Amino acid sequence: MDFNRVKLPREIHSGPGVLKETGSICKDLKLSGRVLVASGPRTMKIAGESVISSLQDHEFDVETIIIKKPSMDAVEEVQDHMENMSAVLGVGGGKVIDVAKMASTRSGTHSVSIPTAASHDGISSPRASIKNQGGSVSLSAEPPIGVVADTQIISQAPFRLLAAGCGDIISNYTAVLDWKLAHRLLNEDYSDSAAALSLITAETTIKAAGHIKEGLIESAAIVVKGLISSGMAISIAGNSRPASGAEHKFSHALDIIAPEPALHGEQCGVGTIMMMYLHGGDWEFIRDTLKTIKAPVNAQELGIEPEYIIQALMKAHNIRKERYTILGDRGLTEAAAIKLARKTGVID
Ligand SMILES: NC(=O)C1=CN([C@@H]2O[C@H](COP(=O)(O)OP(=O)(O)OC[C@H]3O[C@@H](n4cnc5c(N)ncnc54)[C@H](OP(=O)(O)O)[C@@H]3O)[C@@H](O)[C@H]2O)C=CC1
Ligand SMILES: O=C(CO)COP(=O)(O)O
Ligand SMILES: [Zn+2]
Repeated sequence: MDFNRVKLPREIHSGPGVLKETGSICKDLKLSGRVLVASGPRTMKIAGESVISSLQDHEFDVETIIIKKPSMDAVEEVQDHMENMSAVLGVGGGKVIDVAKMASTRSGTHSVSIPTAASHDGISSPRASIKNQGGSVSLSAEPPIGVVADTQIISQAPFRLLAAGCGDIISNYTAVLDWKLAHRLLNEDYSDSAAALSLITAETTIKAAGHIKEGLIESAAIVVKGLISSGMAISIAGNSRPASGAEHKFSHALDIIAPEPALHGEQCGVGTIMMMYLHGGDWEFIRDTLKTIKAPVNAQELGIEPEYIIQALMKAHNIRKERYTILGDRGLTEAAAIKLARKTGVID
């Protein structure tokens, strides 16, 4: 018999200034001795250094590593540093947190997630998106043992990152539609509770769209809550189905095709507009909500040439092939892709 297993973080701390409590939170989590702080080139200065001093104040022996790409090479490099470490703390955007999560999973230790931006829903989830030569893979991982989300730091991140987080949450609408479709057509496992949580998260964020403003701690808190709750839906499902459908396939395709891709959540938001059109749903509502949040709604605002949008639409069905979506097994023809992108105003 198959048993259900839901993996969640043990403690989630959020609020302005909570970063300074990292050392004490790690003690409460029963971590001790040597720990590795993994961060990005910018985020090490923005938050990593405060994390290090808080850990040192609590007698941790700290080593550091800079992560530039969410690749398997980076995961292995972190793993190489993990001997005798009790945990790796990922301080930064989604890239850093995914690498920390995967390296801790493979080395049998813990990770702590310390987001510096509310840009993605991998903050607390048991999944890691790791880039490889063909694009990226979605891997099962141990969830972080703890989450420390400092809404003061997150509110001071470039607003574009917060708007991207909203795009990643709004994509739950089409992700759940795709999941339901796969359940009906292919009898794929489906969880009502995971889908309900995913949709409530998207609805709550949309209702708050008018309050999501640059530089406000309250706005950062709304989005952080949504991203963590989306991550919980992923935990309940045991996979990213409640938060990743055809709109994510489109974003993953852009990451491969576009010379300079936009942010993950920005691309997913634009993907949601188009995939909602294909589902016959209210795509204009998705577009208008993204506009209210000041997230990109078209190719120009993404900074991506229309030709790459069309190519990504045509390639998307081939990504994460096991995940059946509205794009079907054959995907879109060029003519259909152009029509879709024009009809939804993504290209002129
Ligand atoms: N595991 C999962 O379930 C999920 C994983 N993801 C993955 O997460 C990644 C997307 O995350 P995202 O955060 O958008 O991208 P990145 O982690 O690439 O971060 C984007 C940029 O923002 C910078 N940054 C972060 N915080 C701040 C700050 N406070 N101030 C200034 N700059 C800052 C980073 O700096 P620096 O250069 O220092 O890194 C980086 O240059 C993708 O790889 C995606 O696949 C997305 C959703 C879910
Ligand atoms: O980005 C994700 C959820 O928001 C995870 O997506 P994937 O499982 O497609 O990598
Ligand atoms: Zn996502």
